[in-house]
Formats: sequence, structure tokens, C-alpha cells
Amino acid sequence: MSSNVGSSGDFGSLGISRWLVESLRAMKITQPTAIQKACIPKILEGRDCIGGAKTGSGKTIAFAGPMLTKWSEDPSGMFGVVLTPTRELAMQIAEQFTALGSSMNIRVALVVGGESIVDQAIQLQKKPHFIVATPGRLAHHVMNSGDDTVGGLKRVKFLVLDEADILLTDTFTDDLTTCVGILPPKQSRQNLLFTATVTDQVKMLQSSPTPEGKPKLFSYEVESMDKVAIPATLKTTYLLVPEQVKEAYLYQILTSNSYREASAIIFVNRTVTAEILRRTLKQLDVRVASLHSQMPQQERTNSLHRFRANAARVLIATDVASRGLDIPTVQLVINYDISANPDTFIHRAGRTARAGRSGESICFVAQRDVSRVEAIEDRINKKMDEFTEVHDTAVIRKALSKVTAAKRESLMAMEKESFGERRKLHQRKNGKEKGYRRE
Ligand SMILES: Nc1ncnc2c1ncn2[C@@H]1O[C@H](COP(=O)(O)OP(=O)(O)OP(=O)(O)O)[C@@H](O)[C@H]1O
Repeated sequence: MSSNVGSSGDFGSLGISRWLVESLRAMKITQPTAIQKACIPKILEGRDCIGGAKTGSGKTIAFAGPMLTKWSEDPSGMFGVVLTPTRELAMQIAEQFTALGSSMNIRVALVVGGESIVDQAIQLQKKPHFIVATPGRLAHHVMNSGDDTVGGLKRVKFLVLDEADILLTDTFTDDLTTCVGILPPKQSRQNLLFTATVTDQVKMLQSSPTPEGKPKLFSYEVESMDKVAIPATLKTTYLLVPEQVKEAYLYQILTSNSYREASAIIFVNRTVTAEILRRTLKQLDVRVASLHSQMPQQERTNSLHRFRANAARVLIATDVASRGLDIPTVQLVINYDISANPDTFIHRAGRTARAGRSGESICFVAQRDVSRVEAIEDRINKKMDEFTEVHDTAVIRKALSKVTAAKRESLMAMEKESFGERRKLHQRKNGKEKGYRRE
């Protein structure tokens, strides 16, 4: 995908409104990607859609483009609801709708956990054109709002499940059922499902029968044409690392000649690891921020702003950051821990190498992770090369003493601040520790 080519008619010839073609052009988006070419005309025809395409391939515009086009033909009332699994992704999508529709005085409501329920209720009463939400918080409003909001939701024309595979897992079932239950019946609205990892659960929706004459489901999977599940511009490597010295290797890579300037996301499986790494790297003078579910929302938002603006060069994150986040400057993704689910690798690694740019992913592989990496290779249909840039054991040993001291101090500070206790309290309040919270 290239953003600097394309004739003026490309999006227009797919049926996108003139004003929106202009908005896209102002963002240097002129030539539709494969998923956009495939899905936009079908959605404009009124069909439901399952869109499967690799990370960073432009799925957001594949659904936002036709929705905004249809909305501008009759811009009244609540028009569409977009559900996503995480707050930060909802914020990003709401910003995109707002930016694309600004010339048309679009009203977009962001309805996510961690923000003021009262402010959101007021926004919802004002009948925004689009609602971008996490399921838990929207479900709360559905159950507690008056006729204005509920009546508006009963007339929406579009429902989008972005990151549909994760939204269709048990974590979200109750809230999703509440949200969807208030919308018009399935046949009377358009249903758009998008993800980089189409699961059987997503496909099952495809096989549900649709009465004659009603919108039929259109399904498009880019992956089925190109068997590799990750972008061609993404370099994937692994590094065998003994569990006890992972921090030293991480520090060594982040400060090596090749990566000392690189903007990087480090994915970990647990919030406590994120906190230890953040503090340790900060002690070692790395410009670092973190993002995980146990941070207050304001801190989460600030961290992401700092990282986007390159005030922080390294982001330590749990899977709250693995889906959808579009930060073009990210050059490196390190899987410090490996997830048990191979699809998670696809989403994490997909935070780099977006929109045709190059990017790199390194997996840290401890003894017990070997089978997980093999499962990832099977899933993506590609073998990873061994990472060879950092191999000098003398250098690692030198880093180790420095890193061990910094880690010790970090652990002592966390104990003093009772991080573990707060974590347990938080878990009791919010259920089991998961990458995703209900709001
Ligand atoms: N036609 C296009 N030409 C150039 N750039 C584009 C085009 N469409 C989208 N983009 C840009 O590509 C980037 C990735 O798009 P987007 O975030 O929609 O990816 P995605 O497929 O949803 O990825 P993910 O699976 O990670 O959520 C964005 O910065 C977007 O502005």
C-alpha cells in the first residue's frame, strides 16, 4: 500500500461521496487498499460484511468510508454504532470519524470505561450521529438511560464490530448481548465485522440464513489469497533467552546501535511485569511509558499521548495495546513474553509494519515458550529467523549487573507502594486478570 499514488477518482469510483474523497485526499489517502476496494461497494449496496485483512491494511476506512457516505445522504439521528474491545482503540476510531466528517459537522460520541458516565449520558441524549464504544460502558448506558437515548439506538442503521473475533469471545458476551439487544433487529440494520484474524466464531455468523430480499452477507478474506497472515514488510525473528536474564537482553537491544533511536512496543503478559520493566528501564534512563489495565484511565491516555508524540520512545504494554492502535512511527515490537494464543502474536506484531511501511518483530523465547513459537509459525505460515544482532555474552554480562541493580530498586519501590496488594484489590473488583476489561 502506498499513500502517495492514485488518481482522484479511486475512492469516488467505489461510490464514496465527493466530500469524503476530499477529506481522504487531505489525509493523503487516495488509492484504496484491497480490503477497501472489496468491501466499500458491497457495504454501499446495503450488504452485511465480514472483512478479514492483515494488520495495518486500512480496515477502518473500509467500514467508515461507506458508513459516512450513507450518513451524509441523510444526516439525522443516531446512524451507527462501532464497538471495539479497548478504550484506546475506541478513542482512535472516534478521532478518525470526527476528522473525516468535520466538514459535515459530524457529532461523534465516545462511550468508554474510565471516563465520566454523566458526560457520556449527556452526549448520548444529544443524539450523536455515531457512537464509538467499548461494550461494557455502552451496556451500562443501555440499561440506565432514558427514552431519548434508547429510542435513538433503536433506529441506528449500522453496527460495526471492529476486532470482531475478540468481541465474540466469552469476555464480552453479556455486554454485547445487552448492546445489540437494543438495536433494530439484525435484518433491519447493516452488520459489519472486521478483524485481522477471522476465527470460526466470526465465520459462523456467515452461515446463519438470511431471508430472501434482505441484505446478504458479503465475506472477504485477503488472507485466503496470500497464505501468510502478517504483512510482507514485517521482519520476524526470535531470540533464545534464559528466563532470568530477559531484562538484560531487552536493555541491550534497546540501547544497541541498531535500535537506540527506534520507537518500540514491548508486550508482556502480566501487568506486574509491565510495571517492573517500566521502572527498571526508567532507572536506566530509557524514555519509557506503560499501558495496562491497572492504570487509571488518565494515566493510560497520557502514556499513549507521550508515546505517540515520541516523548517516550518505548511503550511497555499488555494486550490492551495489541489491537488496532495505529502509530505509524513504531519500528520495533518485542514479544517479551509469548502469548498462548498465536492470533495475539499477529495483532501485537501488527503494531509495526503498517500501511506498507517496514517494521520488525522479535520474540523472546525462553525454554518453555518453544512450542508457543512453533504454533505461531504454523499460524502465520512463515518461519522466523534467529535474531543475531545481540550475541556478545561479555556485553550482556556487563549489562546484567546494571540491570539487576535497577530491577532490585524497582521491586523495593513497588513493595513499599504495595503494588501487589493494589493489584489483588483491583482483581477482586474487576474479576480475573485479563488483557481486556469489561468496559
Ligand atoms: N487507502 C489508503 N492509502 C494510504 N493509507 C491508508 C489507506 N487506508 C488506510 N490508510 C492508513 O493505514 C493505516 C492503517 O489503517 P487501519 O488502522 O485502518 O488498519 P487496520 O487494517 O484496521 O489494522 P489493525 O488490524 O491493526 O486494526 C492508517 O494510518 C490509515 O490512515
